[in-house]
Amino acid sequence: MDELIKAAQTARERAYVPYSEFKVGAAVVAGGEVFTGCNIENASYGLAMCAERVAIFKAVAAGHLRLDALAVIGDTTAPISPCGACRQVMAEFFAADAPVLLGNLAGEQTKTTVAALLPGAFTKGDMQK
Ligand SMILES: O=c1ccn([C@H]2C[C@H](O)[C@@H](CO)O2)c(=O)[nH]1
Ligand SMILES: [Zn+2]
Repeated sequence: MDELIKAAQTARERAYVPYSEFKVGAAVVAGGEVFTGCNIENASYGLAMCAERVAIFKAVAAGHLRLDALAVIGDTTAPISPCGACRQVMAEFFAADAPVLLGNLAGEQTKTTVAALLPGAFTKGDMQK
């Protein structure tokens, strides 16, 4: 898991954040491979994309529909807290008990799960046909 936080930290350096100046990095494990992401902002502020979703969507675009683990890192006082949109996207592609490692540059880490980050997530199984 330390390796995954390291991968996220390296990806964080590539964040494109001229507006917030808040760099975030993420790394996903899927099929034994690591997919990394950084946050990418836009002059139209609302179009900013979080590091977590960049990493998740890269893994999905490479053909992985079931992702195994996620690490996220930011320069926060406590380990970073993913936004609601990213939590919902995590619920789509990770098992409820999949490990999520949250960290900061001070070296603090919290290990949690997708279900703990979004209890009662709306998922495919909630739709009756
Ligand atoms: O978990 C988080 C929280 C924030 N951000 C990004 C979005 C935006 O670019 C900047 C400030 O919100 O940080 C992420 O990438 N991941
Ligand atoms: Zn987010």
